[in-house]
Amino acid sequence: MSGCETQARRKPGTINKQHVRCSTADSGQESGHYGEDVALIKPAILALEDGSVFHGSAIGADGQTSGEVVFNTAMTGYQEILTDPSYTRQIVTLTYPHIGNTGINDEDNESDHVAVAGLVIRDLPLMASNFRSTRSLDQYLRDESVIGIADIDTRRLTRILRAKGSLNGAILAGEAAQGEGAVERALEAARAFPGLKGMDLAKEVSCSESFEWHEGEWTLGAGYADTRESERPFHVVAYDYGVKHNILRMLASRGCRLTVVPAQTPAADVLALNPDGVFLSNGPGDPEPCDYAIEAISALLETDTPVFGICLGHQLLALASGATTVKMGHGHHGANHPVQDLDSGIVMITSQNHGFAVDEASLPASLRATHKSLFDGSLQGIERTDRPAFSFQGHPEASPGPQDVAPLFDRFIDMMRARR
Ligand SMILES: NC(=O)CC[C@H](N)C(=O)O
Repeated sequence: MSGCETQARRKPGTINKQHVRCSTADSGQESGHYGEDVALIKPAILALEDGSVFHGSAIGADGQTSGEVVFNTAMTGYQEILTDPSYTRQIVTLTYPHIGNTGINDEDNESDHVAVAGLVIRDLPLMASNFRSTRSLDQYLRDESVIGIADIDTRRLTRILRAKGSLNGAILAGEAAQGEGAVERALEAARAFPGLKGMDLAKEVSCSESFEWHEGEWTLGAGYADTRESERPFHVVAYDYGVKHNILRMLASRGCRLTVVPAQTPAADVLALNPDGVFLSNGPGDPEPCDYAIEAISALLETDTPVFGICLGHQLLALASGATTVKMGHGHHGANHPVQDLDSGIVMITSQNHGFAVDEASLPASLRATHKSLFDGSLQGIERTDRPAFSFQGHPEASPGPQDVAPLFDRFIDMMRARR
């Protein structure tokens, strides 16, 4: 072997040497140097409610966290995943083995803070490199007080979650993972997490006051567009159930002036703003207990206001129309999920992040299935037959992920134009 490679050489309790190994095939000798970010590697434990236990190294903050453990198969976009509010109370396992290679930048966040309850990865590369990077993933997790675990067999973990469905779990990191009884404490914390079923989190993560949104999409060199000077013919009121910023940016770039309102805003207050359309955002938790949202959406659907929902917003549109939702096994979390448009037959590669789904068998006459997952046949899109309202289960804003479904934003714009 020749050349250089960055290697993590870590064992809990040893010094974390940022070791750039350069060796030649013949000598087998290594010369290395240690980076500045030398820190003591601390142990961490991940426990699942089924009794599975993983021992690894702590990354990010020390302490204890619990939540529903899910796996995401996207190969890129860890920063967008970490800051996606839909992951609130979830411990996210990334199946791609190297996470952190490109560091953290100031531009790719999907909300103001890390939303995940914890992070599980195979390997934290000790050297981050990207022209936009301003800090390392480890530093970012510490700055945001997020607990994580690295150096575990994420393939084994993923196989457990795939077979049994998402499981409640807990991570103990640093001192918490040391000493007598640490494994028992981790198992206890995993089993104490009540599970996401029945948990209304949208109102918890939503903004507390309404605000205007002007930021448009990002381009290389120019950064984010300021849409204030451009023509914005449509006023959209966006319900914030935990909205991802790129959804707002894509609407802004398509000529929408956006008023973002708290999750519990009554329909009458929204209608008083005279919107051309109402957007229902993604968000965390179970859609079923969000009665305030279901009630408001039902009232909006009594008018002819165009409505577009994404993910949690899709589930809430379905519930407000009389359908029901179910908890999935391991859900869909990734960036390469094939979804078929049932009208055109076209298959799109989509970004996904959901653990609940609309039960297709429950669709009333006023709802029509428009899209389905080619992974498991589950419902991916619906539209009202009697109103200008439609929704999508996956993520057309593709953050991260492929942009095949972006035309759904244009469909919403067309609906608002048609209503004029
Ligand atoms: N991304 C989302 O909006 C997720 C919706 C919902 N919390 C689910 O897990 O199904």
